[in-house]
Amino acid sequence: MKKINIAIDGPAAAGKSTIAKLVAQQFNMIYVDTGAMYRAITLYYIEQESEDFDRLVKEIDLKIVLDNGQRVILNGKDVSERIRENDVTEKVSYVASKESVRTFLVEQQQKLADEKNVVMDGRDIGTTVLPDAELKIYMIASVEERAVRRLKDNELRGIESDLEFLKVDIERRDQYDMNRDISPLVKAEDAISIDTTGLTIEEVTNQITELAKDKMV
Ligand SMILES: Nc1ncnc2c1ncn2[C@@H]1O[C@H](COP(=O)(O)OP(=O)(O)OP(=O)(O)O)[C@@H](O)[C@H]1O
Ligand SMILES: Nc1ccn([C@@H]2O[C@H](COP(=O)(O)O)[C@@H](O)[C@H]2O)c(=O)n1
Repeated sequence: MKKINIAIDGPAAAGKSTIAKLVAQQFNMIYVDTGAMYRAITLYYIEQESEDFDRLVKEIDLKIVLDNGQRVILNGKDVSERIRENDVTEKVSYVASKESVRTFLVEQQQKLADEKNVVMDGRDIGTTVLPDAELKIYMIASVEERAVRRLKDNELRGIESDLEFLKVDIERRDQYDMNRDISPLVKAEDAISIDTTGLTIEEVTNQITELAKDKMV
């Protein structure tokens, strides 16, 4: 089978990471959640209380440990759980709009995908990070369904949340991500749209698996 890269983009809580992980398992590919990388820099920004992003990225040693899932190590410390907390979620889109942050991370993401065999999810994977990816998916779902999914997710992680707040936060983050100057969230021209509203995780995974098989021959 031919090695390929798969790019999965879309708005917050559309199901990108869940599905990307399952597709990667199916084909023994590497799964990379790029949102976690932006979250790690945001955590450092919060800790440092500095707007000097050029300096912040120079001080960061970011390691992505790709085992069963993905661990994020920021300057030697495992922050995989911490970066999911509300203070990071609130500020991440602001930090992700900064040019030095995006330049720093896009370079790392492209290196991870250099040898192919990667399923990478984010906001600019099909447009900027991997414009030559063999398969590009643009995943969406209604904001109501996304908020309910995130609520359940947060409950499992022990993060306090409220459905109305989540809806507002998801919409706020989407607007910010779609309207920033650098690499805004937009469907790549050659991406295939999948609306996951009302679909099960298994149904979405099967759809993408079939599309990927066609690209591997
Ligand atoms: N098709 C689906 N049906 C039901 N629940 C789903 C579906 N896809 C994902 N979920 C659930 O929705 C939640 C959010 O999914 P996930 O974290 O994968 O979204 P995401 O697009 O990666 O979000 P973000 O970009 O904000 O990190 C998870 O709890 C996941 O189990
Ligand atoms: N390729 C990407 C990935 C993420 N972002 C920004 O990070 C935020 C958090 O991402 P999650 O997937 O963990 O929700 C997201 O809202 C974007 O602001 C990005 O810009 N590019």
